[in-house]
Amino acid sequence: MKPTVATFPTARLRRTRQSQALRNLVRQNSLAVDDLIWPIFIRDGEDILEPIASMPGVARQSVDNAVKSAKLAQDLGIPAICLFPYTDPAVKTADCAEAWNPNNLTNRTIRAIKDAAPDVAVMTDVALDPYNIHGHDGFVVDGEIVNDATLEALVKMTLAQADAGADIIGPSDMMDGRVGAMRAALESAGYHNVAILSYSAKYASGFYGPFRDAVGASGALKGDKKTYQMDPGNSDEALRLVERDLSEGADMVMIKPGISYLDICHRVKTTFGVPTFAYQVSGEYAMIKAAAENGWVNGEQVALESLLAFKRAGCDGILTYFAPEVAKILND
Ligand SMILES: NCc1[nH]cc(CCC(=O)O)c1CC(=O)O
Repeated sequence: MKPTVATFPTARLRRTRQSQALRNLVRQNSLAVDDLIWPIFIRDGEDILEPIASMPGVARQSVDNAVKSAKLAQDLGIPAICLFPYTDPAVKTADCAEAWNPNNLTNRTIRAIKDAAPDVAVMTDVALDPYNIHGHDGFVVDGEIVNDATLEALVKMTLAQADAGADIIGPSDMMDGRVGAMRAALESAGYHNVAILSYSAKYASGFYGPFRDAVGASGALKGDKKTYQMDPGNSDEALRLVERDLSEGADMVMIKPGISYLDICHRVKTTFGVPTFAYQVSGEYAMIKAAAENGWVNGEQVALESLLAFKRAGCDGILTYFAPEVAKILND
């Protein structure tokens, strides 16, 4: 589209900016509570809220507190909550068996949340890193992160989460073929309505640092994730990954991280027109919080502006640690 602009002074583009009423009237994009998915960190124990130093305002929560968060999400109108487990180093193994234990922390939390706050959709993370002694998202065999053997584990993990009542499965591991394997397993187990929101274009990013502290993966991880997560220099590959995941049965797709990858969000939405999400990751959250705490930016304004940017880029929603804070502002 080529905008028609008359010459000055026939056209004065400031006319539609002159009052709040006109600005509201011509605004193209807006952020709503409906757009938010709230990622939370869970851990074992009772009555625990353990602050995460690199993510001010975010804490690891025991199941009872996660349930309270889900009720808060329900009250605020946040449509979905996404669970990330902090796993005790003692349960991490090379075979990652805890990942598909029907009574692991994630699965117990899903049940508790579905029981207490049924209107909130529960999204999960499917990747082996919280359970892997090597800290990687896939099995490590002779130093290689192996693809096909990992798929079998991801399928078991998916089915255990679906059994527990998960509404949205979020494969975040970037193995090839996982969406197809998971979709086929869900269909044959009768879980026709369990949705997959695939982390389709997930980059090997420095912005995940605080998250890895939050889930206790930093210590275990040796090396980097560059053989499975994407090279930040690539964009066409993101479209191939999205197309592949859609053809394998993903219902929704995600780009991650967020702000540094808005071009990818825009290309994905304009190319495929499917439900598209971005993950405003831990490092993005930490940077905004840190600057706000120093008085260098207005934290509230910058949080809202950064989230609106995702909408403008074409995203339908955003995973963000700001979710409850921003929902309160939007509901005011
Ligand atoms: N499967 C791992 C996973 N799932 C979500 C995040 C990052 C989220 C964030 O930084 O907020 C990561 C980190 C990683 O790939 O190392």
